[in-house]
Amino acid sequence: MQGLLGEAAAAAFLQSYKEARTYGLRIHPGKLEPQPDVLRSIHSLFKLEPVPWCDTGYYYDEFTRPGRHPYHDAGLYYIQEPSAMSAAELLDPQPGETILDLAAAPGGKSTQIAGKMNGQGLLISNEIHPARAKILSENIERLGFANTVVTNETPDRLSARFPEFFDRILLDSPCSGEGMFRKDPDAVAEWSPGHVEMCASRSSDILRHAALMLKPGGILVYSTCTFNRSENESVIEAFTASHPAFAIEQLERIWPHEQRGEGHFVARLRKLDSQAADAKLHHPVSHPAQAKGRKGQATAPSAAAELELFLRFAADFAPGFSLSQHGEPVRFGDALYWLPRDIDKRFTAASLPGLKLARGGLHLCDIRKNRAEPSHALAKHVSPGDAAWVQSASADDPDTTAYLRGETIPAGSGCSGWGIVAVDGCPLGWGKANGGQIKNHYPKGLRRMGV
Ligand SMILES: C[S@@+](CC[C@H](N)C(=O)[O-])C[C@H]1O[C@@H](n2cnc3c(N)ncnc32)[C@H](O)[C@@H]1O
Repeated sequence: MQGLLGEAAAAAFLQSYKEARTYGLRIHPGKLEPQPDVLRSIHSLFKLEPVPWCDTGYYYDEFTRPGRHPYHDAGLYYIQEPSAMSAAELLDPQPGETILDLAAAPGGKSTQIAGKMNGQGLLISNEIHPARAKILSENIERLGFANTVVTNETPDRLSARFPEFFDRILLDSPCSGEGMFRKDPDAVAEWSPGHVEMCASRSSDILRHAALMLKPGGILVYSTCTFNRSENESVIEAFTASHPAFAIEQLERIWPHEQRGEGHFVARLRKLDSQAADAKLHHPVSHPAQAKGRKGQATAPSAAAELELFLRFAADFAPGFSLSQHGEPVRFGDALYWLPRDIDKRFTAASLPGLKLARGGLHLCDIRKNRAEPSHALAKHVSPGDAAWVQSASADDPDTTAYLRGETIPAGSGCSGWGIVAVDGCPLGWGKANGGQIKNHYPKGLRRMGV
């Protein structure tokens, strides 16, 4: 660190390890803009103070425990280390674009990107480890995003399938985690010079695949939560030397002795248009998965009948909800999904065969006994006014606690059949009202014990 920072700054850096770590959360603009009172109460409950580099990011007081509040279950915010909010800001995603988050679990940056896309365009959120892909998928669901597909793939399989496909790519690379030492003692235990070199070489390898998937003119953001040059500047220097079509637009570091946050490195690069001709020489023009679809091979099974059942459910119990026109129904066993499409319609159901998916867009329903049973993801995606009825209680109301525990709660007048149980007007999940009671459909795996 002395070599990197110089003597005086290194002393200040080391001193910062005697200070407390920072805690942050990012609010979900799509859910909170229509709920200004709830937003105000989040500010005062968790004593929020703005994070300078992210307009939806805030420091919170660690003793207020926002992760345990029913607002967290409602997907109103995502708990994220403040420095980690910088990478998606530099990526600068735009609504309508096609974006890849290549190393995405548990989903901090993916949920930030999806929030900025405002439901328009396609986000493919990828995670190589199956168990982590599941956690990523659950976080996408909790925050209610519909235009996000979660894949569980290796970078090389993705690059073979999606050449020059994305407008923007984020590679938040698996790194040695030096910037997390204050937050995570395991990162200290795992660190060694050999681990740093292994991470640097793995990052270079993943970057090569990211480069292949970016459209000419596209933006690539590479980030790590580590300090050493080997995994940061050296990786980027070697990459631009071997990929002359890429130009560095910005390099940023967040230091714990200079800013209120843990350590982070972010590099933003642009793939110049001159790459286009060169890249076309090396990659097939047509999309391999699309080509399969056109020949009529291995496409996803038709879901027209299941969609009809879903639309019947929606007409009765979610009359305000409408499906995005940029999508199509896809069935996985009994589950019906609305698969989001990119604007150029290159990503369709014909792109799916052979791709390992953890979430194929918005899970609409499961078909049971020739009926549509709504999915939890749909409850988290709909606006409260879309549902046939909403029963809302405050966060400290015993009914809210009982619902989150999986218990039956009393139904208000006007509740019949499927509807939404909410906290302060923000959906928590489905309930089914009958005879003055609401049967609980909050997923078993999410239910709280002993609160
Ligand atoms: C720094 S974490 C990502 C954090 C995430 N972007 C977020 O904001 O929540 C890096 C991820 O890369 C994954 N990973 C590990 N090896 C990988 C590889 N060879 N290719 C792609 N991803 C890998 C890890 O499982 C881990 O989830």
